Amino acid sequence: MQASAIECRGLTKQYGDVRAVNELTLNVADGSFFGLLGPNGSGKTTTIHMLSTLARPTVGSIRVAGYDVLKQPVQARACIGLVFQESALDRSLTVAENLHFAGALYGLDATTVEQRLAELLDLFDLESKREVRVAALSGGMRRALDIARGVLHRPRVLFLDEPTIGLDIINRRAIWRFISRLRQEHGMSVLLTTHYLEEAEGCDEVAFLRHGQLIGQGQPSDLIRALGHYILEIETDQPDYYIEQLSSELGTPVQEDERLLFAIQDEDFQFGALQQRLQHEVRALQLRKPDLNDVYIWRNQPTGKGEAA
Ligand SMILES: Nc1ncnc2c1ncn2[C@@H]1O[C@H](COP(=O)(O)OP(=O)(O)OP(=O)(O)O)[C@@H](O)[C@H]1O
Repeated sequence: MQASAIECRGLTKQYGDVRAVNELTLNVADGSFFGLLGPNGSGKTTTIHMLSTLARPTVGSIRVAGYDVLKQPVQARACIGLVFQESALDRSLTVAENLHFAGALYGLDATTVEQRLAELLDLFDLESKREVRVAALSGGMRRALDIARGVLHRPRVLFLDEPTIGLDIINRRAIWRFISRLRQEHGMSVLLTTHYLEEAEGCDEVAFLRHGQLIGQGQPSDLIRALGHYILEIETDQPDYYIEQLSSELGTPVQEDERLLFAIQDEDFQFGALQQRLQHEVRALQLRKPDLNDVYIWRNQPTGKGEAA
């Protein structure tokens, strides 16, 4: 049987009084696309740092591509690609020089680097930038190059910490096409953190972290289905009144200032009747399908459904 791409048990990281990661156990199947999601400060980056050999856990065990990260860090590291929020590129070197430099660090021969460089320049439409210094590239081009650098040695497991942050939709899509191609061609496993949850909807599996702990895990479509058939959104300047009026009928909503979100379980929910009742009283009323953003919002409620999962 093929080893899991990533397996960790009881992973904990303590920074002084702060427990950044708390007894985390995860299993990422080989070849899968896995999303680690959670609010700022929930422990995603610390987890990735430990899984990728960059930080030592206070307690816990980790295997990546079958290697024990604590006992065989060199072998594990050779199977890992890293793309972090902070760029790993040298801004004073050109595009080609950066990749050749990284290729030398990975022990790749110049012909292989040249081939991969040509492929990347073509894919991202960067042929004209080959001899341009990184400092002169746009943010999107730099990000693409960062990812290209992270996968130059065709790692078995790629860690992507917020890879598309700050990029426009065209560059985000180009980066996802590239990653998807690498997954198809090389069977690469990917562990992603992102705040763009529509990107995580394409994951095979997602896990939600909160205060360093796992608070839920599953396939995005299952998690969305489990939340409800619809989301009813009400905007009103009297949220407390409508919570009291509607909760017995519709369940407890999530409140975001003057917006209330109800997860509706009933597939045959009679929206027309509610609309007639409320349309002249509230500012806005909308019934829509739930998505992963809703799952995320519910999971991060202090007493939401997420606590139970
Ligand atoms: N080197 C460190 N020293 C002390 N505390 C740290 C250190 N690194 C992280 N922390 C703390 O650990 C917790 C988790 O931080 P981490 O960066 O892992 O969260 P995150 O989920 O990646 O956040 P973000 O989404 O903002 O990137 C936070 O409370 C943070 O302040």
